[in-house]
Amino acid sequence: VKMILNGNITERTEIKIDLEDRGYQFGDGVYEVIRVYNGVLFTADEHLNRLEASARSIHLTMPCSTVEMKEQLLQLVEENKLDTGIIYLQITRGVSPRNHLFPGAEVGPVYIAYTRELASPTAAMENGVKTITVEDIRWLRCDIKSLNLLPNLLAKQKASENGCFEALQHRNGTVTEGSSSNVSIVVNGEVKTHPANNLILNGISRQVMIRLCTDNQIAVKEEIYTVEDLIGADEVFLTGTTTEVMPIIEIDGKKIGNGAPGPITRQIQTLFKAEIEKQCGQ
Ligand SMILES: Cc1ncc(COP(=O)(O)O)c(CN[C@@H]2CONC2=O)c1O
Repeated sequence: VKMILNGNITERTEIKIDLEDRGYQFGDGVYEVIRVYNGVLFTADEHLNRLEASARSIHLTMPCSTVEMKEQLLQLVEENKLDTGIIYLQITRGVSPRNHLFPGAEVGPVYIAYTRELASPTAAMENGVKTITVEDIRWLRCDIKSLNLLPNLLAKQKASENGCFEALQHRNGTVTEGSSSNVSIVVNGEVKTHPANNLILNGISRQVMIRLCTDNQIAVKEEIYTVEDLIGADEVFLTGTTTEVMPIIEIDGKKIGNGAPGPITRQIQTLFKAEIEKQCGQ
């Protein structure tokens, strides 16, 4: 299996990551997860543009243009004959003796990418999933897709230990997002999801969902809502690259709506699936 190291397609076994890589020592880097269906990258430009924005936000120099990066990713998918799965890619600030201060310009970024087979979560999307709610203890730049995922890991681990799929985070009573997904509610036929600001990651799937709702006369608002609104909603669903459109049927042990995926969520699932087929073929 091949992977990319600093733009070169390399055997996975050849890869050596230095122990003084700042990604390893400080989490000093940014990342993306891009979906591949039928060997075709889904919403690749949106992900690569966000990667560039995340890098800029932490003053990290991109190793190459997003155009070059996309070319390399397409080649990697080809080399690994990936049909349905994901590409994981990350860029760190590079290898340098441990020091909080940024290294000099002579130290370049370290950029890696690899592919992984991953089926769509069809059963979970059909049946719906259970979640818990947790306090959002993250910093105030959640819009940057950085490697600093400890709070996300702790939240997801707590969900799993409670037999749940995801943890829905809230800050001072306002619902923000999942540990690795965005979350939306449906009340009286209208979709509501947290505005794209510093308190959430502006998910690509979230953006696709909003566009699909708008284009198909489903009322959608980017507006904050509370944990009470969440529990009392008619429908709740997640969006994310590996989550797609995921109905939530129970939160903190309380049934959502009638305890089954709702009609608006089903409609959005159908629209999202059509969008995948439009971009990536059958
Ligand atoms: C904190 C957080 N919010 C929202 C999302 C959804 O954003 P996208 O729609 O752009 O995927 C992710 C995706 N996290 C990636 C996706 O899969 N695994 C991850 O870590 C995320 O980590």
